[in-house]
Amino acid sequence: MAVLLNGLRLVSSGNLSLHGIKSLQYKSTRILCQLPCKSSYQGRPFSNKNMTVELDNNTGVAVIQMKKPPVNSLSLEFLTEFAINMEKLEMDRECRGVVLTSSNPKIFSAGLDINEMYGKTPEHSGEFWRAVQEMWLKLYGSNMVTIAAINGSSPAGGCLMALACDYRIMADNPKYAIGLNETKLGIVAPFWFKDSMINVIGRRATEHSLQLGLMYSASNALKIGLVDQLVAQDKIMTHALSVMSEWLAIPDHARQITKSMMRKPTLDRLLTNRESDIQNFVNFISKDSIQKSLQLYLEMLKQRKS
Ligand SMILES: CC/C=C\C/C=C\C/C=C\CCC/C=C/C(=O)SCCNC(=O)CCNC(=O)[C@H](O)C(C)(C)COP(=O)(O)OP(=O)(O)OC[C@H]1O[C@@H](n2cnc3c(N)ncnc32)[C@H](O)[C@@H]1OP(=O)(O)O
Repeated sequence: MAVLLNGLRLVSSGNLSLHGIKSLQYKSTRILCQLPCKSSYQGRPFSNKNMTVELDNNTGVAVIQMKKPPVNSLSLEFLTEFAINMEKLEMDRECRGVVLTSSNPKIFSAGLDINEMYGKTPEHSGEFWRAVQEMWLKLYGSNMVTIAAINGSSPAGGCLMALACDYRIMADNPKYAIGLNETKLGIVAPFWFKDSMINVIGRRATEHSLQLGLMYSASNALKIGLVDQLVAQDKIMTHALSVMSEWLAIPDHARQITKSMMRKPTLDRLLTNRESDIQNFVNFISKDSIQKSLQLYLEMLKQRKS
């Protein structure tokens, strides 16, 4: 009822998983546009090593453009930087939406950096997995509207990032593929990867997809609902911003409470099993047979080039 009254908009602050639906507060969207910038990065891009973040003060929309050569693989450093950026945007009262995309015209993200899982100590593996969890918790639990502009291929962890968003727009190119292909590497998608996919495409399609480690072409991804729309490559950002404006037309508090209601059980499942999930990962990835599979997969990737 109070929405937009006297320029006031009711919003929920913080992260869904951290603050639930109780921390509601008022902010003035009308007045904020006229105020000088308060934080150090509003209205201009700030560049980190692995991504650029640009927040448009007028629209309240930030674009995170991943730019880690060659294929946006999700290393410990990348994931840490991503979580910090999401946290900053989440805390910024002027930011209401995030578009996630890639500066690489062919690859959205190659998924987890396999080098972080091969030949590493258990301590490193545990730290890495905690960072993977954190990336997902920040994205899946975000109060902001999150849209993935998938402008290239997006296997495994890259697909997970897209699944964690509210809406997925993929470039209409038959060469691009998306999916959770873990079993093809001889590894297993953890329960929260599986849950993220079930929540988007349903149980039967997820089981089929996960057992076979299927990668879907853009058009097949659309058919099973893994992505919501296909758009010409050169229109993807314009389209993502236009979809974003539709989502932002919904009063924040109503949308955020609804999002929390839908996502909380899935978030809570990881939050309550976080340490055992890390231990499972470390035990699993340390097995000789799994290390061998990863070694062969890395060699196969290198050989494909020659
Ligand atoms: C009981 C058990 C119960 C529960 C389980 C418990 C725990 C769970 C355990 C494990 C879960 C792990 C979950 C894993 C998730 C992942 O994300 S794994 C990563 C999967 N990713 C892939 O399979 C993608 C592989 N890459 C590609 O298919 C292609 O590279 C590409 C389509 C992305 C790009 O193709 P091209 O443009 O042709 O580029 P190249 O293939 O030439 O690659 C360039 C360069 O990049 C290197 N590279 C590619 N992908 C990765 C990667 N993911 N990590 C690291 N490096 C990568 C590639 O080797 C090339 O390197 P150079 O040869 O240039 O050195």
